[in-house]
Amino acid sequence: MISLRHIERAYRKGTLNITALRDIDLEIADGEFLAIMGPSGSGKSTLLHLLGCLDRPTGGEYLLDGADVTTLNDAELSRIRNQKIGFVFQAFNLLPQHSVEENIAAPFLYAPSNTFTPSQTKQTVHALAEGVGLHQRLLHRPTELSGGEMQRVAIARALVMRPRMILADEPTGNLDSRTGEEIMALLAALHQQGHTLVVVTHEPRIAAFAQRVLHLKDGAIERIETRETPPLDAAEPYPGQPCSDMAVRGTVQPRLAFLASMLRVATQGVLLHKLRSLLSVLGIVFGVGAIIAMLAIGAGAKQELLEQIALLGTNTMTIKAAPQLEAPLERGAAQRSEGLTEGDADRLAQVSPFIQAIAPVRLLALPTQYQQQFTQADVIGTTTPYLQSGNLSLQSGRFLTDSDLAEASRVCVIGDDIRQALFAFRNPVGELIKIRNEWFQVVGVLSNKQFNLKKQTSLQVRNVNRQVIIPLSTAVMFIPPQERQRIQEIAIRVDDARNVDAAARLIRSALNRIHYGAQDYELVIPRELLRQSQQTQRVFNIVMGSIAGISLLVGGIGIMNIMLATVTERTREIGIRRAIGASQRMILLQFLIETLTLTLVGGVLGIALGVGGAWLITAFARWRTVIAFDTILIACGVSAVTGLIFGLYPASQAARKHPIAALRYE
Ligand SMILES: Nc1ncnc2c1ncn2[C@@H]1O[C@H](COP(=O)(O)OP(=O)(O)OP(=O)(O)O)[C@@H](O)[C@H]1O
Repeated sequence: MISLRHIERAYRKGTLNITALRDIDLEIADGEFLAIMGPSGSGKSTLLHLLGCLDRPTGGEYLLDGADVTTLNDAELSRIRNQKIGFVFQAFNLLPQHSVEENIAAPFLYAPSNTFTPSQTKQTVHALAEGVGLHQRLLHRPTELSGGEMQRVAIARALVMRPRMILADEPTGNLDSRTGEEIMALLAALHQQGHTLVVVTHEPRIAAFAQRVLHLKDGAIERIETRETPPLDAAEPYPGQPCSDMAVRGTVQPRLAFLASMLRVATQGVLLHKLRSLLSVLGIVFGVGAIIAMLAIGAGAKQELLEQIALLGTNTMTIKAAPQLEAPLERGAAQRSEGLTEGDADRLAQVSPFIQAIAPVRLLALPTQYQQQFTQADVIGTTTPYLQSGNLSLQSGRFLTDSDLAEASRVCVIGDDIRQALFAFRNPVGELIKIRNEWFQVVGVLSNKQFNLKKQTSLQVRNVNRQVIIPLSTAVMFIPPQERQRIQEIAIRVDDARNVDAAARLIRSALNRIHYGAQDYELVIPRELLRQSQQTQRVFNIVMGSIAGISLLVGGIGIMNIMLATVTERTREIGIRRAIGASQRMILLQFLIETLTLTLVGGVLGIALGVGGAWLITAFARWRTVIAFDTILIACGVSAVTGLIFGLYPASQAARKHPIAALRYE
């Protein structure tokens, strides 16, 4: 079964070359019981580790079931350790955070998926625990067991995958002589049931059980003693059967059970060190919190703006009279330009085929009065098309007509707030109100449009509800003669939202011509405002994003630091897992899962912080915030990516640990 030819194992320490094993030629038959003896430092453990595929020889050939083990990769060697070999160590090497049951079942985590069903696994574990006399202690932790009991658990674990070979390194070394004898009786029973048994020992009493005793000296075979039949009878029945042959090559995919177990280990780790975990994820918490708050504020602002744009209409635009610029060149042009006038509106109506409605607007803030009620109103002098170009609708009565304009009638259409302020529950249509000192008849009431103060300031939208609309021709009575030419705005509605840009280009070039290039007007396009506000938003996002980025970076480094410490702390555990069949990839995965769990915990706390922060911002600063589902997804994604980035290095450090060095780590 096993054939070693000219095996050599040398270690390099600086310039020093230590040869732990030299020219070892050895055949071990199936079902044999071999003891390895020799003085301290003679290479016994090194030979056992080579036999157990925990280490590779630096020279020679190792044939296991005919296959040359020295050519196999890490995954293949791990699979051999998992399936063909069971280890029993002097220091027991149980996983401290797991129960007896979980310790015995641990090798299943690293086995190919089709080896056993969960119920078979449970059955096997329970039968083995009973076989070694520990069925009452299945839920206990290793720390709650005696040395002898721990070694029994280790033996049950070594047998769980039904390996053909059991390798024991001074299995009774840490036990008193009576317990040691019980353990040896257990091992002898295994041998009698057909297992190949190789035991490293100092004690001739233990070696006496073996069929052959290999004596090592200075790394070489000194002699091999062959014995008669072993003197001790098997004491206890062993429930399992030696496993059948398996293919040596091929890798094992991590199974669901493995992932679930690793997740449990990770969660246990987080819960065990609550404060440490919390402190290490603080950076992630603040980073994710900042991202959530940033996205919530951005989404809130955008939603608010979109609502305003919907109020204004996506196919409307406004030309506003702008204060004249002071640059000398501009001033020349400005002197020739008449500013924004009624004539501009007439000319623009002709130049752009896309314009559906166009209305000049004169703005006046005047007091209005109905009987004993007074209120300040935005009085607007305009023309009939304003109903369309101002995106308005009526709740009662009618809008201004062409004859109102032609006759400069004293009629008005009022907004809903004005209606409430002056008329409360009465019907205003037909009633007379006083604007400054002139009487006007109310002919219509505009539909209410939801406005709040903040919306007005961000887009400078006038509150429709506070308007009193009168004919443009009538409005001149409130204006001194020298200013009657000028108007403040032209409200335009384009036939289709898709034509807004084309119309804007035509309007600009026409106005530039009419105004001799003077920039005494401003074209306000609601759709463009969205673009502009997104630019402002971008600056805000850069600031918040930088805060989030720095927090995540610091948080990530914090987590990496903790994970590096954890890896060092758990070096021994890594060695144990490697011995029972974990490949490098699986160790890598385990520590990545642990880091991910930690960062996701940070992510969840960060989400809570972000949501709470957004709520506070809305409550105190009155900014609208919106937390969308994708915001939460982004936050989870960010914390997971941070975990992956910063967890990869500690995890690869863990995976790179040499199994022997890890097992020997104190
Ligand atoms: N990682 C290593 N680096 C350098 N030298 C090593 C290493 N591991 C083992 N050695 C050396 O190899 C030799 C054999 O060591 P090994 O542990 O196999 O001896 P042993 O017979 O099992 O001893 P003991 O009975 O004390 O456990 C020793 O001289 C030891 O110092």
